Amino acid sequence: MEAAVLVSPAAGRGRARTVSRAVLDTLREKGVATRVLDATTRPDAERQAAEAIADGAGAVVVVGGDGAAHAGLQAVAGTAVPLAVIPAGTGNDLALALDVPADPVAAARAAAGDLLAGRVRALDAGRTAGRWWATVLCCGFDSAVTDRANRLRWPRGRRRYDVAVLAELARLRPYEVTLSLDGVARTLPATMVAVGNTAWYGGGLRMCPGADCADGLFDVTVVGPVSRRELVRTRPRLADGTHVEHPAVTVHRASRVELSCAGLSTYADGELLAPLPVVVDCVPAAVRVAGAGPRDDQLI
Ligand SMILES: Nc1ncnc2c1ncn2[C@@H]1O[C@H](COP(=O)(O)OP(=O)(O)OP(=O)(O)O)[C@@H](O)[C@H]1O
Repeated sequence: MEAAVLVSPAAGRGRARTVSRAVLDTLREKGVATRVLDATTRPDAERQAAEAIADGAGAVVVVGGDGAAHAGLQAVAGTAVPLAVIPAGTGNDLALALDVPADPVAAARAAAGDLLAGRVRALDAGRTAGRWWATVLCCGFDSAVTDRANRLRWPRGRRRYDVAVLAELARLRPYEVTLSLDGVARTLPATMVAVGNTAWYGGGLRMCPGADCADGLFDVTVVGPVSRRELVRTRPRLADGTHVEHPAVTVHRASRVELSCAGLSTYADGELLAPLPVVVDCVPAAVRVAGAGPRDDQLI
C-alpha cells in the first residue's frame, strides 16, 4: 500500500508542517509506503494528488485543515481510492465530523490500520459548480464577512475577520434568496443559508446539527431576518447547535439544493467555491474514508 501524502504548508499556522514528520514516521512504521507531494498551492495539490492516483497511489492522506481535505477530496471523490484526514489545521471540521482522533499521530495510526486492513467508511459529498466538498456550504452573512475580510489589506490575521464582522453587522439586512429544495422553490428573506453534509463549520460551529454524512441528504439551515442584537446573542449557541431552536431559524432536508441571490458567493470547507446562482447536489457515498471513527480497535 502506497499513500500519496499532501501536507498543507500554511495549515494551523505551520502546525501541519511541524507534525508531518511524526505522521510520516507513524505511517511508515505501520507499513504504509508514502509518496510525499510537494505542492505549494491548492490547485497544485489537487493536480499532484490526481496524478499520484493515476500513477497507482492507493490512498491520499492529507495533513492539515479543511482546506487540505478539500484539496484531497477533488482527487479521490467518485473513485475507490480512500482519503485519510490527519487534523492539523485551525478548524478541522471534517475530522471532527468523522470522529478522527484529534492527535495527528493517533490519527495517522488509525488511518494506517484502516488502509492496511482495507477498512473504509463511506461519506456523502457535495458537488457544486464542478467542485466536491465535504462539510458545509454557506452563503449570506458569513460569506459576505469572508469576502470582505479577503478584500481588506489591513489589519492582518484574525483581526481582519473581526473588522469584517463589524462592517457587515453595520449593514446587516436580509438577502432576498431563492431557495429550491428538491425542485420546490421559494423566495424568502434570509440572513444566511447553510447546506450541511456534516454538522460543523468555521472551526467547531455546529451549524447543521442534525446533518448525517451517510444519509444521502443535506441538512439545510436557513436563518431568516434577525436584528444585529439577536444575531450577536444567538451566535454562541452555534457551539452546541441550539441556535436551530431560535424562531427565525428553520431546518430542511434535501438532496438537491438550488440557491440564487445577486451579489453573494458561496464558501464550502472554508474555501471560496462559486458566485450564486448554484446547484448543490448530494452525491451518496462519493468518498471512502480511512481512519474515521467510531472504532474499537484504537491500538492496531
Ligand atoms: N497541499 C496544499 N498545498 C498548498 N496549499 C494548500 C494545500 N492544501 C490546502 N492549501 C491551502 O492552504 C490554506 C490553509 O490550509 P488549511 O485549510 O488546510 O488549514 P487551516 O486554514 O489552518 O485549517 P481550517 O481550514 O481547518 O481552519 C487553504 O485555504 C488551502 O486553500
